[in-house]
Amino acid sequence: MRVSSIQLAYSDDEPMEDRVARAAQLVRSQHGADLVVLPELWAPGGFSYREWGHRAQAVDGPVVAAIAEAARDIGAYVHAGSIIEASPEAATRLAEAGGDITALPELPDELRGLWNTSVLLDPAGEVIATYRKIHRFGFGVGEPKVLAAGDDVVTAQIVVGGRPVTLGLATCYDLRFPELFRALLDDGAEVVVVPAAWPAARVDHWSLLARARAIEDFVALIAVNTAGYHAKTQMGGHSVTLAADGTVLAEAGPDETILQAEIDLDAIAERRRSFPALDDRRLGSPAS
Ligand SMILES: NC(=O)CCC(=O)C(=O)O
Repeated sequence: MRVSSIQLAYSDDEPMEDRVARAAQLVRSQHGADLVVLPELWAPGGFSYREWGHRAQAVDGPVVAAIAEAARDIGAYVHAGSIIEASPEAATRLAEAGGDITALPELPDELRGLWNTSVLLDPAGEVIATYRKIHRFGFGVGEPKVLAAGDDVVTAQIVVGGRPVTLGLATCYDLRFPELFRALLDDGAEVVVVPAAWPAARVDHWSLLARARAIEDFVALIAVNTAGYHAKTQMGGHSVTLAADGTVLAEAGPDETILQAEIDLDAIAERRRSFPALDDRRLGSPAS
């Protein structure tokens, strides 16, 4: 499976519409890839909490539409990274608050109607899966303050060269929660896709945790981070594509980069056969 990871760099100076057009062109430049992946919240800004209310939209809104058109143009699956998803009710509340997400009334999670939602598109540009980030980053501010947490573990099937492949979906901070990756494994995931907006200050955690998740769950892992500086935060880059034994197939530096890697899908099952540590699970395994 030929994978292109778009490690996008952006700053506060770039209007969102320009960034969307630029990202769509970068997707188009990856003709020949089976799967193209963008980072977390690249359009609204990963740490631009105060702008999220102005930039929130529905899954069928303009950001996903622009990337869907690019997916269709190159006939590839595209993981569009994530957006701030707003329900119609939340969109109305935001309009009444002049787009200021911090001015919204405090609502219980189940009524908020705002999520950090990643979107997987097929080669016809149709949405085939969405995943609402389960673990919100911010310790009481940022995501947990303004967004609802997702509830569902999400896998999705794609077909590459006639072979079905099960993708598991996770987002950024989720990397710190190994139980999610075990749940994805138990739901059949062979490859896990992790878009992120992970700062440079903790990029060593990013690299280590990505590798640990691949090794412990015997999954290939596509971890796509953001680069650049926005909202007073230097982003970490260092996107990485890993084989199921933890071998680094491709790794970026800190700047905007498009990583291309080939994942050997048969090697995933072979790894599980030749080093069957998963058979020795005692706690929480589907067989126990
Ligand atoms: N956007 C995020 O989820 C950031 C996560 C992070 O910075 C960390 O886990 O450290």
